[in-house]
Amino acid sequence: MSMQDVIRVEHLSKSFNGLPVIRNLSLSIKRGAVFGLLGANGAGKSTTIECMLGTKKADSGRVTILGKNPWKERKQLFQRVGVQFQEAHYQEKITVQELCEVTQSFYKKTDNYKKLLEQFGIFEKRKNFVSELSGGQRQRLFIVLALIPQPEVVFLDELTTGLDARARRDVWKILTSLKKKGLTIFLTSHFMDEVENLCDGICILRKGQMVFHGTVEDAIASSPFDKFEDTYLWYTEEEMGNEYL
Ligand SMILES: Nc1ncnc2c1ncn2[C@@H]1O[C@H](COP(=O)(O)OP(=O)(O)OP(=O)(O)O)[C@@H](O)[C@H]1O
Repeated sequence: MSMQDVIRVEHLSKSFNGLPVIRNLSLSIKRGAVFGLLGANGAGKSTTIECMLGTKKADSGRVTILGKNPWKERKQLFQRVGVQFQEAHYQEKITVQELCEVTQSFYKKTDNYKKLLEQFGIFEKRKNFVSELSGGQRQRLFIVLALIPQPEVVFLDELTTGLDARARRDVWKILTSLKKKGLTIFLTSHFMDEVENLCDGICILRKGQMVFHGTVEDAIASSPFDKFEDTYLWYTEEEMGNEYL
């Protein structure tokens, strides 16, 4: 672990009703890196993110983001951190533009949301209610909301779920250019082509336990396969017997 670590997780654990969901998870991420947290449905990805941010309470462990403890210095820290949840919470009757403006009002320093809506191809939807957007359009809006504070770190849960092929490529391009400017990105994804394209480092979770931490290349090299998707499936299903068959 070094001074350059923008995110540091040490021995994080969390149980629900006595059932462990995250087991002694430790990882660190450097500035400007794209980090992918991978794992099957229910592996514990969203819970990990929520415990890191403090929206769920971890049972034990320590988290540092930009040198601060998000559980204690939440308000200061979140001026510098963007978050895209799988399902954002917003009131029923609010337009895209209003939601962007409300989001902007939470932050001291912000990016131009109209430019972001344009970049993400939903500018023409700005006067529509959020509830009128298609699934993919709403997903793109949630990424825009995460980027409005011009964050130094962004958490993107299920980055491009529901996006069409074009929109996914566009999102990758935008994130790659933000990364070049120093943005640190923590994402979860079920798409291994996306992970190969974007991630400098990955962690594979199986039932809340880290089964691999390193680069995509190292993961492939450590498995009997030469395709990353095969490697990923091998790591997530190994020793699971026929539970999923
Ligand atoms: N509030 C809760 N109470 C009880 N169990 C929970 C709660 N939240 C999550 N879990 C359980 O914790 C486990 C991990 O869930 P989590 O949402 O973190 O998985 P995930 O890896 O993000 O999955 P997905 O890919 O489906 O989004 C699941 O078994 C889930 O049922």
